[in-house]
Amino acid sequence: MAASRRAVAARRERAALKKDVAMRVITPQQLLRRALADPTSPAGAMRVPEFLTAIPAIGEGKRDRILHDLEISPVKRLGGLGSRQREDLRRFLDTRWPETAPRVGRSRLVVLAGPTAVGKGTVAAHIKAHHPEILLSVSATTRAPRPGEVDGEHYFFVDDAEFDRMIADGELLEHATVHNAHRYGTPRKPIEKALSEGRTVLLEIDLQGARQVREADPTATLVFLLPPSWDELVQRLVGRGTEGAAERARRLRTAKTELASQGEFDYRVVNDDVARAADEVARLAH
Ligand SMILES: Nc1ncnc2c1ncn2[C@@H]1O[C@H](COP(=O)(O)OP(=O)(O)OP(=O)(O)O)[C@@H](O)[C@H]1O
Ligand SMILES: Nc1nc2c(ncn2[C@@H]2O[C@H](COP(=O)(O)O)[C@@H](O)[C@H]2O)c(=O)[nH]1
Repeated sequence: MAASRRAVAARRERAALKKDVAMRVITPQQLLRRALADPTSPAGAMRVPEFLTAIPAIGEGKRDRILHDLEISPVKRLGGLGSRQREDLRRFLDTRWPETAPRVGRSRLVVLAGPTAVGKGTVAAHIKAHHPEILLSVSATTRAPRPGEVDGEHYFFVDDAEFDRMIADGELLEHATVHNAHRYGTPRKPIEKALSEGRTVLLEIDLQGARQVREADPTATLVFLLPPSWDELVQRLVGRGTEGAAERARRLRTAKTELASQGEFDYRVVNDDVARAADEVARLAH
């Protein structure tokens, strides 16, 4: 009986440690150091696959590839790693997730998503202009610049090969093909730097990206921007005049399914007026 109570308590402690890594209260390297310093501790008793999936951005597929590449059995516990395996795991973490200071102060990672033409770009630009304390992330994309768009300011314009390289090197926090056309992704480094300095970061991305961010960082705040009505959304898309009739029809079909997903978000903001909606999003970010 006492033994089973101890086992339950140990499981709880391991779950708390995993949550600390996921919430960036401690770094994966700190957890590994604790495990190696005391193999009989809850950290030491954690199995390597459990440890890996606690790290934001590692899902089951990536976990299995890492175990295979590092030649570590899935039943191995952190405290039971051999010296070569420890070194390989340490080196791997330092290369892929350089140890950054844990998140400080009231910094937040905020995602703004919503259907096509609801005004995400317009609201994000208003926040950038009126709330300089919030960093608006600059995405990488494979689409060509539009007139007036500046590389490094509106987007990092890259070709397919460079986008593939960024994915392979783990440089993107999330990425997706949007509107069945071009690829877009959020560079990880500037975000981690800003968050570690206590700044809030705003990502203006699509629904697929928002879901990936939630998986990578469960503490992220997800905001869904809504149109005042369906007719107004159609009006905005038509009024913008940047898509032909076939593309507009396709985007509106996607918009219907996106609107049905609004319940996945932490907050919903109606974009009835740009300044009002932007201020509401900025308040949620503080
Ligand atoms: N509150 C608003 N009232 C009226 N028009 C608006 C409002 N917000 C944005 N718009 C207009 O709606 C159109 C679509 O806005 P925007 O391009 O910012 O949408 P988006 O959500 O970023 O679209 P996409 O996802 O397709 O890139 C633009 O013409 C913009 O000026
Ligand atoms: N998943 C991601 N989606 C992104 C990112 N950056 C922008 N976007 C979304 O793409 C569409 C189209 O943008 P446009 O500038 O070509 O009109 C828009 O809905 C954005 O929200 C990103 O890094 N990841």
